[in-house]
Amino acid sequence: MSDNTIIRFEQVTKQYDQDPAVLDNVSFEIERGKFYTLLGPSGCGKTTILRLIAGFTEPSAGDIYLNGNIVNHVPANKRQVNTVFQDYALFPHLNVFENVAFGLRIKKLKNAEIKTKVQEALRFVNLSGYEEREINEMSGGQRQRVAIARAIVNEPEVILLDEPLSALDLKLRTEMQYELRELQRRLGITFIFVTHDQEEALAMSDEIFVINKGRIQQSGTPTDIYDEPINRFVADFIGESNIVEGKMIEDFKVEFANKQFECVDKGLHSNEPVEIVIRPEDLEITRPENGKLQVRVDSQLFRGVHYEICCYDQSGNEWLVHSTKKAEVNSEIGLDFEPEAIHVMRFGETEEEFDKRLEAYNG
Ligand SMILES: Nc1ncnc2c1ncn2[C@@H]1O[C@H](COP(=O)(O)OP(=O)(O)OP(=O)(O)O)[C@@H](O)[C@H]1O
Repeated sequence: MSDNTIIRFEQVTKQYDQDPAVLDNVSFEIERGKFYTLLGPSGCGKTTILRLIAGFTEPSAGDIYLNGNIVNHVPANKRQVNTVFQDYALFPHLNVFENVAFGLRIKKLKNAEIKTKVQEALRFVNLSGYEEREINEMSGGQRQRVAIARAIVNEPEVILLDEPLSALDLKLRTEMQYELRELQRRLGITFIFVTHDQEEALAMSDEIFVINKGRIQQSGTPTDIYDEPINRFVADFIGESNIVEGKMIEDFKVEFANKQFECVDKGLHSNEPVEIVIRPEDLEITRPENGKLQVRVDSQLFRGVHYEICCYDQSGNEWLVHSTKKAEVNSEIGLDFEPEAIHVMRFGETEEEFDKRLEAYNG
């Protein structure tokens, strides 16, 4: 554990009643001052991780460390952690100032101190001058900022954000993504942000934990995870992917679509069945004779920044291509790609095999 570690989960399992475990033997470390995102589909256990960190629930097995101390049974109000909830949980009958001041009043701080702290928090979220406003006179984005001010006014070491942008429309959501990221940098506090939106996770995070069925599938920087997805789930969940079946021929050589290709992967067995992932933007349209793969164009959609072209090769594999070039529907084209664009993954791996590989991957 490095000195910079603020939260550590050691083999944490969470089970409700007799149900299957919601979190299954989860271990990770969170460093001070970074922006983390927990990303995964609905029901995968993201909120449960936040609740365990906040102290709203206790682990069934394993240990949770905060600043090096086990906090499994430490109540929420004794942890230096604040949560911003999805619906903000603001008090509609109190004005902006009193909403932000709420926790400080419970702590029985003096009025003058409360005033200074609330004003500073409101300044941080660009809401100076809104002190007297009622909550129902604030827009969605402004309410969001009040909720954040209410969290930061307590000067926590960690702020937990549970899908805080999900109620906002797309434009405001994008604006708030920038704002939140910027705010985290200025404050230097650890943010742990929950979302099921992969674009949001890629745009905002220093580190992403991709979660599925109560297990962390992969953790890393947005580029690590986008460029080197560790398994099919991650490849499919993060960005769009072409995933086809193939087999390894030898180190640096793989076969799919009845052809052999140079790749950058090694260490798999000869003839081992594999899955190949190639991102749509890594495929380049060429003349058929210049392409590594020959495909027929099935359909094409204009997406503003690129065309989304759907093609099939002769083995029946579907290939999605993102290209600024247009293609003729029903025409034959070539697809070119670099060896680095081919990501080779083991096929039909058991959970134990995956765990071993994950351990090796995480060093
Ligand atoms: N108090 C509870 N009692 C029983 N089961 C629960 C309880 N809280 C959560 N669960 C179950 O635990 C699983 C994980 O829930 P969790 O809220 O952590 O998922 P999530 O990834 O945050 O999902 P979402 O994105 O939909 O909020 C779900 O199957 C949920 O039904």
